[in-house]
Amino acid sequence: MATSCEKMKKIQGHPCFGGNHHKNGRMHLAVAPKCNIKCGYCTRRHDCANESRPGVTSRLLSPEEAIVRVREVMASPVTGPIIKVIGIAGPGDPLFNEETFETFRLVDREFPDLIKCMSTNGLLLPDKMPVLKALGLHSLTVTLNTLDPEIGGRIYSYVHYHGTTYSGKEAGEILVRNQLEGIRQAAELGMTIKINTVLIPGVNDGQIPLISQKVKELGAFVMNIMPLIPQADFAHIQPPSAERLDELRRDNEKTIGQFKHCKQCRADAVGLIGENLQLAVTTAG
Ligand SMILES: C[S@@+](CC[C@H](N)C(=O)[O-])C[C@H]1O[C@@H](n2cnc3c(N)ncnc32)[C@H](O)[C@@H]1O
Ligand code: SF4
Repeated sequence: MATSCEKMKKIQGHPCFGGNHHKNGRMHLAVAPKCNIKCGYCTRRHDCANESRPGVTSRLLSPEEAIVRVREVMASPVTGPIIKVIGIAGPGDPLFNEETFETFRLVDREFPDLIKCMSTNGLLLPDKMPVLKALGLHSLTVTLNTLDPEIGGRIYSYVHYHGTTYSGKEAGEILVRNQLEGIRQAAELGMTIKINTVLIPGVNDGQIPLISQKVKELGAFVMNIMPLIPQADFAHIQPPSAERLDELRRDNEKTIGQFKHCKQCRADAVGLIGENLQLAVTTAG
């Protein structure tokens, strides 16, 4: 694992962890289609070129196609100089797709200086931690929406784990236990951890201070409270106002640093945060 000096240098290059987001960009590779849980707010769709939100991608890539895209992007005078991070964030859950690990291996072989980053629901973190360690994963984002298994049962309609499908409180218990254990292990290995918490008004508001306290204790680096985009089972829920989001971020800043530049990117975003150059790259390729 990296020394603390190397680690700091890498954080400074990572736009989604508070690094210079006006200068440093990231490339998301949409190689992970399957998911092992169902969040009430999630809709995953393809071929939505003009839609920018998590879970959306124009086209799934195989690991071999992904490395070709990385070569193109790194060779381009527009994107090459700014891309510092290769992220895998879906459109499903990266840890539930072997293609994720194969893609990181291919990237590491040709571009060892690019920061490897992944976003996960955390269910398989304890199982996959040895693989992540061997890959030299630097940055890990875990979506943690509650510490309370009962509330988990309302947010997740099911959790599929080791061949069995769970629902209700039992699903919440397995997921929360693995998320917390995974975060603890990742921090012990020196990974830089961001916690995504989707603020679902009326469902998990009261959990936010408990989550920020717990993840700080476990060694997370920064928290990203994200507003609910109302869709799927949660289409009827009113999203939080910008004022409410600011207020929560301000309150929890005292406990753990808050990331405020998140633009809730697509699973295939390329470029600076808030910008998506993926169409230009696709057409050029
Ligand atoms: C598509 S996920 C990919 C990684 C992984 N499957 C996960 O859920 O952490 C990226 C992030 O977007 C969030 N997200 C997905 N749908 C959302 C929605 N409707 N509103 C707000 N955040 C959402 C997820 O909770 C997660 O933090
Ligand atoms: S874990 Fe991620 S991909 Fe899976 S259902 Fe939840 S938001 Fe969607």
